[in-house]
Formats: sequence, structure tokens, C-alpha cells
Amino acid sequence: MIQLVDVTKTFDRFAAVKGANMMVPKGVIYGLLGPNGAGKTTLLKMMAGILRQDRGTITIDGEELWENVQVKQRILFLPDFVYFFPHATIRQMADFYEQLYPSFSRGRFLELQSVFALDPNKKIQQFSKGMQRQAAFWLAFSVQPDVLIMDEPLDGLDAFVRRHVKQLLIDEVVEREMTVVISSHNLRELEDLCGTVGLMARGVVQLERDLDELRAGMHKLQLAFRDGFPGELAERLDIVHREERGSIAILIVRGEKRRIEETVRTFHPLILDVLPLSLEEIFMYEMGGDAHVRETVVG
Ligand SMILES: Nc1ncnc2c1ncn2[C@@H]1O[C@H](COP(=O)(O)OP(=O)(O)OP(=O)(O)O)[C@@H](O)[C@H]1O
Repeated sequence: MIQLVDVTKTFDRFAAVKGANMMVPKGVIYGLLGPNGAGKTTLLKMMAGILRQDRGTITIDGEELWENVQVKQRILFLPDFVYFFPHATIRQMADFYEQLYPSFSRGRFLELQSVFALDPNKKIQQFSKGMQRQAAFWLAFSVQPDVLIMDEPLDGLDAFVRRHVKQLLIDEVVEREMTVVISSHNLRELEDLCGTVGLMARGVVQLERDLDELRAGMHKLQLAFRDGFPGELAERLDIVHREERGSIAILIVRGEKRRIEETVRTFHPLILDVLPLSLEEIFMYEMGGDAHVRETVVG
């Protein structure tokens, strides 16, 4: 489990991360969402032990991270701009990773050659940007880390490779209980991958949600009543949004579907339809007040 408590990082008096709290259980894929400049990269670098926080604590399975070699050997960080030694080939980088990480698996490296289809003896700098990113994934999966932290890693990968990489991530989580933290400014990019999403804005993790719970906790209703919408019903529901289209009322309501239906039925509606909401719609309503964050994250 990764835990951040009251973590702050300031650059030249500018607080990029301001008292952030975050909890990532073992064996989940956690999506860190947020607009440009929200503080995601700064937070991930601290979580990977590359940057030191000014205040607060970061622990992995209860152990302090900073300058703790044993803990850091279990973590791999994939930055948004991946660095390779000048003139190095994938094979040479693999040799380097093998020295650095006791968990590096030569067998896994050879196995993944068929997935990534890159020449391991070619200089990485001669690959295209997307191919270099694939090389970084190939090496990362060969390291078999307990914790994989990635900063917008899917940018620049074509749809085919992206699907393969997502599947490999899911397999590693299911088979080895690897913990994954992945940042993006696009909810759509993460929704088929992540179980939990944290939303970061202005240096703070504003909300953390389990996506299944989020989906189960908000619904869209279409309702009609013989004598207009009963005022008492509005008081008994947790209404996030309401609009009228002729005699039909459209409501966005927080709560469990069965309970909402039971409550509405006691008012004898002529029409009661409960419609599913997309994750994007749910996020939009959850972040109602913050139009900038909402637009950047859900597009
Ligand atoms: N080394 C640094 N020195 C000064 N300011 C920095 C430094 N690194 C980050 N910042 C500032 O901290 C804020 C957060 O930056 P960060 O890169 O963490 O955001 P982000 O959420 O990853 O953004 P993006 O989605 O654009 O990559 C920005 O205002 C940035 O200018």
C-alpha cells in the first residue's frame, strides 16, 4: 500500500503540491487525473523517491521511502520523457536494469520480445518516439516491480500497442498483485484500466473514488406525474441536477438505484425510467463547481 499524508513540495516559494493525501491499496490500478500544472508529475516523482517532499510522509507498505534502497528497488518510475543512455541499445539497457533491480527477469525480457517487436540490438535513439516508449515498457515489464508509477505513459502509443500495454498491465496486476499508479489528463484514457481514480487540481488530491462505486452511486431519472412534480419528493432525494422538458422531469440523483426507485414509487409516477450515466457525466456532476478542471479532465 502506498500512503501519502499531508505531502507538500515547493519550488522557489511556489507550492506545486500542497498538503496532498492519497492512498493506493496493493494490487490496484490507480489513475491520477488532473489538468496541466495540477502537480501530478511532482507528486509521482515524490512517490517514486526521486524528489524529496518538504513536508508530510510517504510510505510504501508502512516503510518510509526516502533514501530507502530496499523499498526503492521495488518501485519503477516511467517518466513522461523516458531517458536512455546515449547510444545504448535495448539489450544494453536491459543489462543495466538487471544490475539495478534484483527482480529483473531475463526470461520475461525474452518472452516480451514477441510483444514489442523491436530490434534489441538497435540504438534506442534511432527509434521513433512511440517505439522508444515501447522500449521503456518492455524494460519496465521485465523488471517486474511491485509498484509501477507512470507519468502519462500511453501518450504517443498507437491504438494497437496501447491495447497490448493495457492488457499487460492488467495481467501483471492480476497475476502478481503489482500496484500501478498512472497519470493522465483524460478520464477516457483511464476508465477501462483503473479501479480507483484520484482527481488532482491546484496541488491537492481533491477526491479519490472507486470507479464501480462511483458508477453505482449516481443515476439519471426521467419522471412524469399526473399533477406535476411533487415538492416533497425533491426533499427526499439527493438531487445533483434537475431540468424539465415539457411534462418530463430529468433528474441526476445521488444514491443507490433500488432505494431511489422505491422512494419515487411512493409518489405514484406515470413514468419512471432510470438511465445509466457515463463516467464522464458522473465526474462532471461531481465537480460541478470547477468548470476548468471538469473540462480538462473529461474533455
Ligand atoms: N522544478 C521545478 N521548478 C519550478 N517549478 C516547477 C518545477 N516542477 C514543477 N513546477 C511547477 O509546479 C506546478 C506543477 O507541475 P507538474 O509538472 O507537477 O504538473 P502536472 O500536473 O504534471 O502537469 P502536466 O499535466 O502539464 O504535465 C507547475 O506550475 C510547474 O510550473
